[in-house]
Amino acid sequence: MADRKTENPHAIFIPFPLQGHLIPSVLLAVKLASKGFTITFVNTESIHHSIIKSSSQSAINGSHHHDDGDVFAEARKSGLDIRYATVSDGLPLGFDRSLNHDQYMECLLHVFSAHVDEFVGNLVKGDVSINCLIADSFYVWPLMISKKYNLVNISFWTEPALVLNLYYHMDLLKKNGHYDPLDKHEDVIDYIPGVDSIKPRDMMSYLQATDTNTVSHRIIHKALFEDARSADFMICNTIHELESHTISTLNQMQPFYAIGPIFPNKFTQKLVSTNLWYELDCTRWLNNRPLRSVLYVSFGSYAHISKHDLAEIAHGLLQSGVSFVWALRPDIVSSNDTNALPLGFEDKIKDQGLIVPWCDQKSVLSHPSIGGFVTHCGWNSVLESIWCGVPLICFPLLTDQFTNRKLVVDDWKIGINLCEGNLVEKEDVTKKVKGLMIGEKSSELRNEIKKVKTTLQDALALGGSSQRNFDQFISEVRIKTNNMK
Ligand SMILES: O=c1ccn([C@@H]2O[C@H](COP(=O)(O)OP(=O)(O)O[C@H]3O[C@H](CO)[C@@H](O)[C@H](O)[C@H]3O)[C@@H](O)[C@H]2O)c(=O)[nH]1
Repeated sequence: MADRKTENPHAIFIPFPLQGHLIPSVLLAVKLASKGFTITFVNTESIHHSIIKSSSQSAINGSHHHDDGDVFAEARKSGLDIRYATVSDGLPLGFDRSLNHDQYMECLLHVFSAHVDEFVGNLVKGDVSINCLIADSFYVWPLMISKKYNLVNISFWTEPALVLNLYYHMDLLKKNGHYDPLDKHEDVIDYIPGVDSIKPRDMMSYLQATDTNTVSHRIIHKALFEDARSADFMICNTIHELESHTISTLNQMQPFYAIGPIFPNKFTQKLVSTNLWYELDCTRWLNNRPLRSVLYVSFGSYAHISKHDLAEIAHGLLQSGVSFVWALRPDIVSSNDTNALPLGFEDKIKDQGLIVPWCDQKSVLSHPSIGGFVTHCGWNSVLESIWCGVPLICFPLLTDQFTNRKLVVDDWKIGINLCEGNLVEKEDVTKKVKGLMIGEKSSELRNEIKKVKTTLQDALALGGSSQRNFDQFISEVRIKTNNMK
């Protein structure tokens, strides 16, 4: 009889080297390993370095730490077969990837594939059990690499299905004058299969841009319009019931599995370090605040905002008198200007607000004192806020965040806009914050979010859609890898 181990798929898992992609990737890797997959998880050296740096800082302050630099060591001790490796993204470790974003992306577009190719080549030479590649859908090389090394090609999509579906139809959008022409049409888009209708301003920033000759556009075209659709399987961090029409359409193109929300459970919570910044504990500060009295503010890990907007938001918060915790990355404006808050702001807020560079967002959102979330609408933040029943105030900045805002505010009615036009003004901020935290709107939104939260819980429960899709995905992969022998 064959060794059971050899029947289990062995996947090389390569997440996109950004925080918002890394977190769900690690959780998915753990989820797959707990179903018997062997996973070789691969971080770029740069990401690895940031994780080790931030977790050793936490260790100095009492939290746990990985002495050997293997972020999956704890997970392995618990019995999961997750191996860990690093690969160069092509740039020196000290290179400022936040400041030189486009150069970084150029490197991911043109150079990284050569490093991945060499790395995967060496790995499969030494281990014949490797039979799958799981790569983020934003990569331009999975088709090439999976063909070359005869691996099942699994694409991981970390945004809503709606967003993927719009990228898949860039040709139709172009034909209808909604993408790329100089004078773009403003009329509603109602011709995309699987999308009832969407306004041009609710599409992803890349599809709204007038300059389409940028590195981000080239990545998106190659990765999403060309490469991802030929993956053997597409797995997505969404929930069937929230996007059933879009998902059914996508399923006609390729096997598509909605398995979200991908969240840690009690067991996996602190098993693997994923923080790229040093995390500060807000619990003590929050413990002293009344129920639902505190607003949480964060714009995620990737987007930048202008100094003007930052100042308007800061003054708007101050004027509202509402308590807040603000997770404010040092590079939020630019890593060249790490003290971007208005002069004296931190003195003025006294104990009204707590500003930290990074926090444990899930534990902050689930604290009873939190009553609202000012967010850039990153998809992970949206899912986490729903899970914790916290209504949102939306301030999308780029990429899928505009489309996610539409889902949150217009479709699901679980949030409001921070500003109606493009300009953010402090009076607006004050009004919206007060409206959400103390106004009538609050209980309406809270009731709606409860319903969406139930949808998420049901999907993850035994027999729920995400559970079933995950199990089906696993059995399809098993069939495919066993047939390859
Ligand atoms: O202080 C903080 C701030 C954030 N987080 C976590 O970091 C993640 C942030 O993810 P997300 O809300 O999706 O925002 P981004 O980091 O901006 O994510 C990028 O990736 C997402 C998934 O592809 C996209 O939806 C976003 O638009 C894109 O900017 C979440 O899990 C948060 O819990 C923390 O733990 N502490």
